[in-house]
Amino acid sequence: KEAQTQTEQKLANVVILATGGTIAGAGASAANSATYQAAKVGIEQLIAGVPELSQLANVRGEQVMQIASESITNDNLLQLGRRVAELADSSDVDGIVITHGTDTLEETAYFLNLVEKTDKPIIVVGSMRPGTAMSADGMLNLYNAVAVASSKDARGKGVLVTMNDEIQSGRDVSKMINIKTEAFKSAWGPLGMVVEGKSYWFRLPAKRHTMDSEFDIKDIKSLPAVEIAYSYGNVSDTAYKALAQSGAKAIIHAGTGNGSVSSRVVPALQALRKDGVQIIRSSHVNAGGFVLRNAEQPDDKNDWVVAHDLNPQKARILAMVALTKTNDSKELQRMFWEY
Ligand SMILES: NC(=O)CC[C@H](N)C(=O)O
Repeated sequence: KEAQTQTEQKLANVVILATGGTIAGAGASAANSATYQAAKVGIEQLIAGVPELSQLANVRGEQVMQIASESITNDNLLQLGRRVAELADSSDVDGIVITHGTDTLEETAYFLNLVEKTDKPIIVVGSMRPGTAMSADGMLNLYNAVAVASSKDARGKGVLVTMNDEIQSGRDVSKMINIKTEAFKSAWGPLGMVVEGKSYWFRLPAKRHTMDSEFDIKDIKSLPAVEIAYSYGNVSDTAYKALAQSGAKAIIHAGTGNGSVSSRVVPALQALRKDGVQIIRSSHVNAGGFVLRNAEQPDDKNDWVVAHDLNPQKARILAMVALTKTNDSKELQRMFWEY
């Protein structure tokens, strides 16, 4: 009994914040890998489903919300971010895991990466199949998340994502396909692997995050409206104008190729910028964009910002956080290079 108490003392304390998603999903039959309801199973049942967690850490769970992540709001992000910060500040918490739907997991992970002032591991995890399906991936993904959250090696590496045995940077990772368990990729590769509860690291994030970030969830009262307009051949300026009219402080141009802008919408974007709306050029190319300043479009002349390698949905997250500090386009551009 004494030996058992000693092991318990040595184990890290990990809190799992549950938000819903497929990892908490349930289907009618084991053959339903794609047709099921997300956000059905509570955190206590998820933890009970992986008894091996208790060998990795002293784990406790909290149900923060129970939603499918396509419906996550800015208020949900702030609520989650504040709870993460409270836990990170508490001396009896060593690591935090967030279970999340995969549709917007990359947005939440990047948001937390920008605003949490801690070097304690924060791991965001989901699954592609519900726990009721054959070859469900949630159990192992959660086991891996707790393994990384309880390891000292994971400290100071920013917010991480454990899916498909890989440890990805929450900044870089994106959902690339919605039907395979090998769904989450980064254009720049994973940071490491987690195998049988042990982490193996290969590289470090180069962009500013967490402790080194100038943003702090504790200073953010609300997030400004930032919207995304999708571009394609024959695009019209209707959506851009409507988004601005509805109060968007910045519009992310989900552009083609190098964030290129159709000549059909250039005049509207120039006019919107003159009216005070920030225009941020991103790209919707499939394997990850890389938008270069003053290439394809004269950004200096137009006073536009480029999103660097951030996809439109991640560019939206950084723009919202950045606009809580500044509305200066040069400062915004600096932030897009640094984060
Ligand atoms: N695989 C998933 O988690 C997708 C389920 C749901 N659309 C969500 O994001 O919550």
